[in-house]
Amino acid sequence: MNRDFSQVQRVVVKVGTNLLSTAEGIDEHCIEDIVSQIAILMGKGIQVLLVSSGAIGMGAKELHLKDAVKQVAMRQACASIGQPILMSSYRKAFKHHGIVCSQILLTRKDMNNRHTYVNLRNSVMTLLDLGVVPVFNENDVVSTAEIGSAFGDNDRMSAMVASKIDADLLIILTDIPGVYTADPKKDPKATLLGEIEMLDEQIFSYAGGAGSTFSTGGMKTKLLAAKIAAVGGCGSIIASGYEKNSLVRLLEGEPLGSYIHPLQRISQRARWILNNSHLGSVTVDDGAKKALYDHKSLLPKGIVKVSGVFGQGDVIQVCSEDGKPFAKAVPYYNSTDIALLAGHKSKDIEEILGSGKKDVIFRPEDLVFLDNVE
Ligand SMILES: Nc1ncnc2c1ncn2[C@@H]1O[C@H](COP(=O)(O)OP(=O)(O)O)[C@@H](O)[C@H]1O
Ligand SMILES: N[C@@H](CCC(=O)OP(=O)(O)O)C(=O)O
Repeated sequence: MNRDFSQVQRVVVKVGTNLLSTAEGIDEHCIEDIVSQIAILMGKGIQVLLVSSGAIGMGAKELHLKDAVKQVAMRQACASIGQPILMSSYRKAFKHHGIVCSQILLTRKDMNNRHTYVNLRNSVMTLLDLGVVPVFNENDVVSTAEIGSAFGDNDRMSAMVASKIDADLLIILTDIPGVYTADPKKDPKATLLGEIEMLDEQIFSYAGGAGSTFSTGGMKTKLLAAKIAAVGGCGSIIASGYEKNSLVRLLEGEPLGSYIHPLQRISQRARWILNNSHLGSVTVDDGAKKALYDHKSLLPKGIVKVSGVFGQGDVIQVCSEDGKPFAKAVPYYNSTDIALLAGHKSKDIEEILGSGKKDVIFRPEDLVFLDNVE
């Protein structure tokens, strides 16, 4: 199949630790190579947002650590040491091409919260208008998977950036030519998948873990990232950054790596609901579930259970009676109020909670079904 990226105007490029590393640790020559390719793309009028890993690897190199850094506090210390070194390498490399770069450190919370997300979007758009390349990394010093505030890996973070900033293409550069039918480092018979139309369970079953000392996630998180991007109407390419001029050649449509096709773009609000972590759930009966699929609002009568603690406007999961989640939604009520309303008729809401309240728990536009996107 021909790949036509001639209309692409905004690209998110993610580079992993593996790609930036040699046996001695993070290597400045790899950074210079990526940056010179980005400069070529920008010369063609393409806006580039860079998501770069490598802070932990850089920090480990500075401390002369040779083994994987597993302890959370130590990873954070390495990230804190390594991030400014990483950025100074990027600054030097971009300056050589007359390009200004900036640093954006993100946590999952920044993306989840509507206000910080709007601020982020405004800042990024201003930077892009100025011709600056924003360089993103997870803010490892304050967010860890252990406290639930982290993306956990830059693969998914890059996809969320691509989705929220309406990028046309996400390119994940790694140390391997693309997605194989198994990890080729373990299975020499594995074959490369050049085009992936739909990320189904079979494709996910091929993906294994990370391939080196300081990297995170492996192929699984890259496929999860491609899925997030696809829902945002953004195609993804997972390819080797070792291939000479890979970025430039990919955008010229050369069939390198694995191209994961986008789905039809859904609205920003629907994407925000979908990509946001849920803080609780409501379980609804079969009648309410059918009504939701018939594009009706959720009434309190159909709710059989409320779990978790959430506020009005937070994202929650909607589960059927067998406990399986089938949608995500943003309710008008917090968990305490929904627990009080559960099983009651809408006309009782005023009596239970007082006047001036909404007569439904949420409306169809506050809900996204998971069927086609998970
Ligand atoms: N099905 C697969 N196809 C390709 N690579 C895979 C697969 N399963 C696991 N991997 C591993 O994923 C690694 C890339 O992910 P990772 O180590 O996290 O790199 P990065 O630092 O670029 O994010 C590859 O080096 C490979 O060992
Ligand atoms: N934020 C971490 C990288 C986390 C990560 O996703 O690593 P990788 O799998 O190498 O892209 C760092 O800068 O070291």
